Amino acid sequence: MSFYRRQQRRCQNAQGAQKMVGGMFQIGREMSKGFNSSIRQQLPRQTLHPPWSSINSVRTMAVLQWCSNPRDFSLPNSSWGSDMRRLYEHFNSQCEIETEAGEKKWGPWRRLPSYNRSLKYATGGGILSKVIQSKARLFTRSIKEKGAAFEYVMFVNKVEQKCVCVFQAGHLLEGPPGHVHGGAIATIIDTVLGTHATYLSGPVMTVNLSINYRRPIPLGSTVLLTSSLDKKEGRKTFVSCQVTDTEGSKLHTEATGLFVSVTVENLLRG
Ligand SMILES: CCCCCCCCCCCCCC(=O)SCCNC(=O)CCNC(=O)[C@H](O)C(C)(C)COP(=O)(O)OP(=O)(O)OC[C@H]1O[C@@H](n2cnc3c(N)ncnc32)[C@H](O)[C@@H]1OP(=O)(O)O
Repeated sequence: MSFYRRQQRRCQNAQGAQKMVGGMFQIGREMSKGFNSSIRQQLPRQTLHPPWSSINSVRTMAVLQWCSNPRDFSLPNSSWGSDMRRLYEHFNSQCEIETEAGEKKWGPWRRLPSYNRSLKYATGGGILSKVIQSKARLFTRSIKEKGAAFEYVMFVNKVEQKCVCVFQAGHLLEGPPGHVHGGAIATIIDTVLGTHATYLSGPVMTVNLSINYRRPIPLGSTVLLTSSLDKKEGRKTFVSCQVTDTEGSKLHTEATGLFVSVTVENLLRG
């Protein structure tokens, strides 16, 4: 079995995840290094070596889990409509490609897994116990009913320095009758730009988000968010995003975001 195939198997192996205990968090790779060193003594050894860690040559979200059965929210579920599935397949099929010799290898895109818990930081005290007891949930993944709110999957392209998100807006995101709330659109934009900036630069926080709403997004529809790197200047990562229909022809929203790199200490102390 090829190295690639072994890693893919590991990644898909739910049994590996089931051995882990407790909750989960997902953070940028550099951030996880800092955090890992600070809590290395406190965590069971296996939690520092999740099945995903070995495929993190992908400069992407490191996933450190101690959940008994974590749900990856970015995988297809029964609520996904045909547009959502079609675009998922389109990008997912470019995550692995077959060479002329019939070997599988990584393609230009990577799907980013997505979980509903991120670290609950607090000043001082034992971080680990606070993390495990925390009721914090990632905002966009906090509604359990499938298809009710934010259904989305993100893919990153390292060479093109792009990130795309296929987003299906559920009925709980209503703003104007029959259309998606502007705050919900801002939320998904911040999520995509923030994730992309983290992928490019490590841990960051949003310091500026500027949004132009051009056309309303019908509730229940699927749209495509495309995020591009504009420039990096010291601690600042400038990214921009367009929200279009699934064909990429109708522009719904456009936005720019400025993200500033922060240290783990920044995040811990607030
Ligand atoms: C994103 C994480 C993803 C994790 C995975 C989960 C997926 C979910 C993803 C969800 C993602 C959700 C993500 C979220 O929602 S993050 C939540 C919303 N954001 C915040 O709460 C951030 C609040 N702000 C701060 O805490 C501080 O400002 C930080 C710590 C970020 C920087 O304070 P610090 O004291 O350290 O640095 P500095 O003040 O010297 O600034 C540094 C440089 O930046 C320039 N500057 C600063 N502000 C602005 C501005 N408004 N316009 C233009 N420029 C600005 C500034 O002039 C300077 O430039 P220069 O003078 O050096 O040239």
